[in-house]
Amino acid sequence: MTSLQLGAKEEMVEKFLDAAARGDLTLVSTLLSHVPSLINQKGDSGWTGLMLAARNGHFGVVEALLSQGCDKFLVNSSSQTAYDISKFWGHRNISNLLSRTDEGCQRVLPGSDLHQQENYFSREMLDRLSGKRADKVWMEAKRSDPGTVYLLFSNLNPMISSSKEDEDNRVESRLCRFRFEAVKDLLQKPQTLVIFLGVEKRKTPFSSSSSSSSPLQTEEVTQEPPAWFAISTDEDAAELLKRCREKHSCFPKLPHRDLLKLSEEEAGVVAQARSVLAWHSRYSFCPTCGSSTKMEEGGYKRRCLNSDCRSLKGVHNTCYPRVDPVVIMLVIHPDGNQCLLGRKKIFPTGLFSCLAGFVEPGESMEEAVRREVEEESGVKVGPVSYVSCQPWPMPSSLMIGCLAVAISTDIKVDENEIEDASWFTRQQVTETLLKGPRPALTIPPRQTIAHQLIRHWIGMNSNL
Ligand SMILES: NC(=O)C1=CN([C@@H]2O[C@H](COP(=O)(O)OP(=O)(O)OC[C@H]3O[C@@H](n4cnc5c(N)ncnc54)[C@H](O)[C@@H]3O)[C@@H](O)[C@H]2O)C=CC1
Ligand SMILES: [Mg+2]
Ligand SMILES: [Mg+2]
Ligand SMILES: [Mg+2]
Ligand SMILES: [Zn+2]
Repeated sequence: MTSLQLGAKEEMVEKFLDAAARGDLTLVSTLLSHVPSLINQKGDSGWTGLMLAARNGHFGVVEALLSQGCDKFLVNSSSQTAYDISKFWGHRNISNLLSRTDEGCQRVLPGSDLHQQENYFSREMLDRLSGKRADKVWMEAKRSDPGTVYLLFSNLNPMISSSKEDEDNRVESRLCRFRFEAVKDLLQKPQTLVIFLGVEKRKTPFSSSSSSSSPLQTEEVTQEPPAWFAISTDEDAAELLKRCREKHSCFPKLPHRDLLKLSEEEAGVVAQARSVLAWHSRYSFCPTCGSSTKMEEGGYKRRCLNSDCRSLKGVHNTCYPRVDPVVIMLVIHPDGNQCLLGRKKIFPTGLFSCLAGFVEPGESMEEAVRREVEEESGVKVGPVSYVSCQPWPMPSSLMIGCLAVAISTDIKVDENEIEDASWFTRQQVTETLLKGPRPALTIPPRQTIAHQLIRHWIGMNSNL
């Protein structure tokens, strides 16, 4: 390159950086369309166009540079990224934007996938606001707020209403939602349990995929989003149903089946409420001394009423809702082309699922996978890798979903735990997933993590 060409290039870089620093979006875009490599160029100061735009609060330029693939992880001579700079200079809308993109997470945690498998029961439509649980004044105000949403539970099941959804007669259920006035009497009864679930998550302009250069709308931030509570009462279920104006309302009889008909959002709320309510129903007495306990902190704590109890000194997990970790695994044959599925006696004919088992104290997830598979099927397992997890509110498990590779293949079933286990080929499983005419087996429905693990394995090598 001649010194003349070098000078022209430097001049171009300086022109580009100056435009970015001034927020001249038109010039930035024009220069980039002619010389795309300008996008990550540093000037004499060691700053890129993105850093300069972030320094001076030019949201539109930052947005345009990001959309054109600019590297936001470059650092200046003080090791600051554009994000650090925007944060330091108080441009919150820009720092929010810079901390957000998916590709950023890939960079921080290689191999991570922000669009990770989201399982049924795991969607969080509420912000749990755990910091507010001990705030009695705030909680009291929320309880009587006319915008607050109440869900009614009887025997751990929520009141739902059902409608026929499509030609296949697939039923979709919705949670029955009540306002304060409709449940005021229940709230006053001493036997009623009231659990604070959270407040509705607010959608900020930056949480949507359509990016906007406008700052947060003031009316959106001033109005508090509705709070949600779950009420559990031992009143007669038929009497409770009379409160609902919707036609086909009921309390599900078979939660394993009926709670799978909710929307993803509502299923997430039910997972939270049902597990907490189940904990209260099982822990009325103190596990440490056997005395009575009382509920606190919006339903997230039980305090022993015996003032001498050890559980009142320090922090004790017996006072908080319990979660049981369970490993659930799809074991892959060493040939890579078959998977191990088993069935319990209680399963409908032909149904096979992933093996699963409770994690024991002092056991890692990987060891629990190896132990449970060997106990139940006699198959030895080598490498284990985590895929995704699922809260399973029957009553309070966390299903930790894994893929594992077998290092032995002979099956010897433990008949106390499962009735049968077998290797199924990729083709057999694919036919089942594609609802072929004569599938060799059936698998659990899509709402279960077992189904998702099977689909994940098949999808790893195909476009299913
Ligand atoms: N969402 C899904 O796709 C699936 C969920 N599951 C759930 O996983 C859970 C565990 O699977 P299993 O094969 O039954 O486990 P498992 O293979 O460990 O056997 C269950 C036995 O373990 C003992 N046990 C140990 N810790 C326990 C605890 N904390 N609570 C209750 N029992 C305990 C009991 O004797 C029980 O009968 C089940 O509750 C089931 O609901 C199971 C398969 C699929
Ligand atoms: Mg087992
Ligand atoms: Mg098991
Ligand atoms: Mg077990
Ligand atoms: Zn106690």
